[in-house]
Amino acid sequence: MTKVLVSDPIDQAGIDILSQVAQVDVRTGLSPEQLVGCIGDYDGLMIRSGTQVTAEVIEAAARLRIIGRAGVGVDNVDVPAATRRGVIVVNSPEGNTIAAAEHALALMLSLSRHVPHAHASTMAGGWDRKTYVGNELYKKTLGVVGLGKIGSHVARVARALGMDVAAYDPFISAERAQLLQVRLLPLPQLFAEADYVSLHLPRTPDTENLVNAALLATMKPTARLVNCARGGIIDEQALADAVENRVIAGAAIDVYAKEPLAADSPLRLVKERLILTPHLGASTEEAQENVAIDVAEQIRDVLLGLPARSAVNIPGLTPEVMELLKPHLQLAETLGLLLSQLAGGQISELEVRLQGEFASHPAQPLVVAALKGILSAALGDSINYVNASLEAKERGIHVLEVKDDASRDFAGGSLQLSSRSPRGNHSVTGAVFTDGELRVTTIDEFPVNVTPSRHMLFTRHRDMPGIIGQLGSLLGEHNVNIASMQVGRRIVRGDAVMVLSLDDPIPPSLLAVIHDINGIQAAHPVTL
Ligand SMILES: NC(=O)c1ccc[n+]([C@@H]2O[C@H](COP(=O)([O-])OP(=O)(O)OC[C@H]3O[C@@H](n4cnc5c(N)ncnc54)[C@H](O)[C@@H]3O)[C@@H](O)[C@H]2O)c1
Ligand SMILES: O=C(O)[C@H](O)COP(=O)(O)O
Repeated sequence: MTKVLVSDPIDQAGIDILSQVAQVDVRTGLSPEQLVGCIGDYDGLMIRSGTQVTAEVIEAAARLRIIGRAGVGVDNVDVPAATRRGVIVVNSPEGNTIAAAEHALALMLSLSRHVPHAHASTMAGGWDRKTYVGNELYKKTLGVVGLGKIGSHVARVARALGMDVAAYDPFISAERAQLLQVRLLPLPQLFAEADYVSLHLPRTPDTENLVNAALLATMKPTARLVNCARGGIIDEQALADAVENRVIAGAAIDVYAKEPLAADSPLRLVKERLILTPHLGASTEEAQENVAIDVAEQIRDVLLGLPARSAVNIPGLTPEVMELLKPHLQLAETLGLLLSQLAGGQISELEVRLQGEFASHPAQPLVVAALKGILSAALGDSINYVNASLEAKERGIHVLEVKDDASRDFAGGSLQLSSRSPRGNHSVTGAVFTDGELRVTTIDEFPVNVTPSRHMLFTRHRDMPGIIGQLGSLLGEHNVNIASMQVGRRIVRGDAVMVLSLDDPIPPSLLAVIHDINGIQAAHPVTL
C-alpha cells in the first residue's frame, strides 16, 4: 500500500488529491524523534515550514520517493541529502505569492495607522485619538528589495496606491523594472531615500544580516521597514534598538532568524511602533488551497511514475537521458554560475554554443542547466531545472542556442556560454574530459585549462613582469592560500587572464587592493 505522511496542517483539498493514490496519515506536531521513528513507512511526505526534514530523517526514510513542500521555501528540507538519496523535492513557487504580497501591504498600512496598538488601547478601555495619528502611503516612496514574484506584486499595488516605487534587485533587467514603473536604485540609496522599505529577497549567505545597524542608521527617522521574506536578513537586535531609539519610525516583521520566535527575543521587548506576526504571509484560505492542490498533484503524479512540474532538485528529464548527460549538465551549470559572477548580474543575452561532439546532445537541457547556474546566484535554492527558463524569460534574458558540429577543439566537444550585460560581454568555454572531469578551457576567449574549484579569482591584466608576484604576495599577506594559478594570453605583453584556485574566499577589503595593482584591469572573485 502506497502511504503518504502529512506532518503539517494542509488544506483538505490536498489531502483529497493524495487519497486518490495513497493511504494518507495526517500526523501534525511530531517530535523530531517521532518523525525519524515513523518516516520509514512512507512513500511520500507533505509538509509546510513547521517540519524539519533533516539528513537524519531522510536517512531513516527507506521508502521515501517524494517530499512535497506546500509553499515556496525549502529551507526546512535538507535538499542535498534528499537528492543524494534520490528523493524528489517539490514545492509550489507561485501558490502563495499574492498572500505574501498582501500581508506585506497589510503590515505597511497597519504600521502607518498604528492599527494593532490603537486596537489594544481601545480594547483596554481607552479612547486615544492623539497618540495614534498616522501617515498616508500616498505620494511616499516605497523601496522594494527583491523585485521577484512577490516584490513585483507589492510594487504594482503600491503604484496603484499612488506611491513612488524604487527597487534594489541586482538580478533584474532595466526593462523589467521599467515595465513595472519602478526605479532601480543601489541599496544604500534605496534605504536612504525610502519612506517604506519592504524586503522580498531570499535568505542566502549574501543576504544574511544585510539589514544591520549601519544600514538602519542611514534610513530616515520617519521611515518604516517591513520583512515578509525570510528571517536572518535583518539583524534582530539592531532592529529592536533602532525602533526603540527612534532611529526609524517603525517596523513590521513576519519572519525570524529562528522560528518560533524565542520568548526572550529582543523584538518582544519593543512595545510601540513594532508589529510582529507569526509567519503568516502565506496563511490565507486561498493560498493554502492553491499550494495544497499544487503540491498534492505533484506527489500524486510522482507516485504514479509521472514527472513533477516544480521539482527543486531534478530536471524534468527521463532518468536515462539524465544519466547520459549528467557531467554535461554539471558543466553547463558550473559555467553558468561562473559566467554570472564574471558578468556581475543583469545579463540581457546568453548564447549557448554546443561545439563539436557536444552538438550531438539535446540542447535544451544544457541551456536549462546553464540558466540554472546563472540564476542560482540570485535565486538560491528556489531555481530549478523546471523553472529556470521561465525565470530567465521574466528577467529579460534572451537566449540564443547555437550548434557548431564542425568545431574540433576537444575530442568530446565543448560548450561555450557568452553573455551580454550593461557591464560588458563575457564568455566561458568548458569541456568534459574522458575521465569525466570538468575543465574550463577559455575565459573571455583566452585559452586556459582549469578544473573548477569552490573559491576562484579571475583577473584581466596587462601581461607584464611583476603582476603575478604582487598578487601572490598580497594573497599570502591576507592568509589566502593559492591551490593553483594559471595565466592565459594570446600575445606576449598584450592582454591576459589569470585564474587562481584558492583554498579560502577573498575578503572584500582585499579585492579593492587587488584592483589597485598597476596593470590589473579587472578582478572577479568566484564561488562555485
Ligand atoms: N512570509 C511568508 O510566509 C512568505 C511566503 C512566500 C514567500 N516568502 C519569501 O518571500 C521571498 C520572495 O519570494 P518570491 O516568491 O518573490 O521569490 P522570487 O524568487 O520570485 O524573487 C526573489 C527576488 O530576490 C532577488 N534577489 C536575490 N538576491 C538579492 C539581493 N542580494 N538583493 C536584492 N534582491 C535579491 C532575486 O533576483 C529575485 O528577483 C522569499 O524569501 C520567500 O521565501 C515568504
Ligand atoms: O516559504 C513559504 O511558502 C512561506 O514562508 C510560507 O510558509 P508556511 O507554509 O509555513 O506558512
